[in-house]
Amino acid sequence: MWPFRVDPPFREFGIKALEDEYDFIVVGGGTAGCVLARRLSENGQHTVLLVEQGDAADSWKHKTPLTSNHFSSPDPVHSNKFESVSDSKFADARPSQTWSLVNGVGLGGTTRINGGQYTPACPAEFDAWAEEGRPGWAFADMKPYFLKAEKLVCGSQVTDPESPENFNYPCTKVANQAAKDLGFPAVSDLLDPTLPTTCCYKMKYTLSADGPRLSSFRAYLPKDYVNSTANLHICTEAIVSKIGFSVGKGKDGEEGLRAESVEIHAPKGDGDITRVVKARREIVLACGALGSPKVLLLSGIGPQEHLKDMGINVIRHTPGVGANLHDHVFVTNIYNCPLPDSFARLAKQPYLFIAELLKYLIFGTGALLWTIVEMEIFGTASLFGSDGKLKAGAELKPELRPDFAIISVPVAAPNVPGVDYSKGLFAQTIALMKPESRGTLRLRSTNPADTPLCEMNYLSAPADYAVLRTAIRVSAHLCKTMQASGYPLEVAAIPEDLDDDEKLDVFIRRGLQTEYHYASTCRIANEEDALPGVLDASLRVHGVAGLRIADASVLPGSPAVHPQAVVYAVAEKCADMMLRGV
Ligand SMILES: Cc1cc2nc3c(=O)[nH]c(=O)nc-3n(C[C@H](O)[C@H](O)[C@H](O)COP(=O)(O)OP(=O)(O)OC[C@H]3O[C@@H](n4cnc5c(N)ncnc54)[C@H](O)[C@@H]3O)c2cc1C
Repeated sequence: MWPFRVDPPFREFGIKALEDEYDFIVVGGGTAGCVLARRLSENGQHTVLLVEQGDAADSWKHKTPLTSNHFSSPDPVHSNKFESVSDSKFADARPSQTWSLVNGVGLGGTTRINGGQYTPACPAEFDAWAEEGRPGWAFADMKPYFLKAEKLVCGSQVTDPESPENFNYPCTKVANQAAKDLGFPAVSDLLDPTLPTTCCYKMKYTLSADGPRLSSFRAYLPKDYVNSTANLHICTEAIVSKIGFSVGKGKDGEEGLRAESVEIHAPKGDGDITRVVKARREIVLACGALGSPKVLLLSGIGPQEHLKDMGINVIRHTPGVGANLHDHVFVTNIYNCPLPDSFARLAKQPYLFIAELLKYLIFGTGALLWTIVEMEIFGTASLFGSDGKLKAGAELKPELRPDFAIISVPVAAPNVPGVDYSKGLFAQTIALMKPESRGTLRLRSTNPADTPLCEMNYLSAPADYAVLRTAIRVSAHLCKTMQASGYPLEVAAIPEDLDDDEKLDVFIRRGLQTEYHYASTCRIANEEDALPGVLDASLRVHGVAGLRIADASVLPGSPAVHPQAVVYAVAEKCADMMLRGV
């Protein structure tokens, strides 16, 4: 990849140049929004407007994996970072009881800045969604959408878990071997419903064959497509502040509510302008799990008590909007390893960094194109004993849904007591994949540009502690196995006593981090569900015609894998349903 290639200009529309009406309006040009804009426009039969709050920037910095990744180079223009509501139940363990929440801004949304790890799906999870009353969401229904998206966002990547050449960092290569030795079968296709879900996975990435990041923007809306598609208008640096509704008789003759327009506010560019644009057919929200419920609330759809408190006219009392907020969370066990084996060598040995930089500038290859995470194990806690080992006779069935995941990384967070930063670093991030705890999202103010109030309520369910305790023990056992194989791993910051649940719980509370995988704030479920839903199985907002949602907010629960692949598949399915009118 030649990093400084100059692409042709991208065809964008200022707010003044927009039509008064489009067939479809897509709100939010992130992960799901770019999929929807592409699929709804590509048959040329419908006019489509995509409105995105951020910009369309796509420089070498945004394409290069290392410089676009939030973890190695945070980008304040393309990420929205704000603090959650403080949670006093963590007061015994940490000085700050809030979490910094982050989501991407600009075309491509969070796929502009995310870790790029692509873990397609847990097939059994979708079968469960369908069995719980969501027709059309069984794995057999969803698989074609996963494959369609994967072709665009992962290119032709092949990951062979058995091939040691697939690892750039020796420490993760050893971890991969230790996982296999401990009975985690190496799985290269997470979409194969016959394979065990407690497994060891060599990561795929949202990168193109020659190295650059494939955000949803770069994969689905490349410039030549956008510039040659007259029926697609993309308006950036414009925020949708609310949806407009009409009340009248629908096609079925029933009196009801219909979403008919969006109010768009563009604070920059041609001046501070607000316009109302109508949708002839449908509006689809794709503003993310923290953005779509906010737009519904600002539009008067949500829990009526909250809307009244905010002085917003109640259009429809829908208690599920902003309820059920949850997230994958993790804690980290840190070790020291030999410096040459870890990513830290680039920081500690400047001549190496300069060599890698030159390699990148001259040939477009090298470490700046590598992603940091190389392998992950997934597991179901009930299969493991208190020693972190698989129980004798444990059956690794494909029907089981993993509730924890452990990622091996050749880096560690800074300033952790006990860690020797002059040496190489190796860490295991130990994540809760099926949390039972639920939080809420509410409006902070009626200003559409304001961030929402998010009460994360992490670890309010005791079951979440139990899974994390088991996963920490599995991680420690894995690292002991690496040591036993002769690998010089030194303990740096792990729990003092793995057998003491109370001490483990303090370790968990102290080190708990968000994985930024927010979900379910507008879930697909009945309104009467114990965790009340917002959408029917066609992703239509209950009680409102002409309005769907397709993004991470719709997920009935956190997926057992990283979410972006699932969001892509949801968006593919939504576009398909919209085009078929179902
Ligand atoms: C730092 C980080 C790392 C991550 N790493 C991974 C990973 O490695 N693998 C993985 O699978 N997942 C990862 N995730 C999670 C994953 O990227 C997200 O779950 C997914 O991309 C969310 O997609 P979305 O379509 O729901 O929302 P987004 O992609 O966030 O899109 C929402 C878009 O809507 C726009 N918007 C919001 N409100 C409005 C409005 N009112 N008007 C107009 N536009 C609006 C926003 O600007 C944004 O562009 C990571 C997340 C973060 C934050």
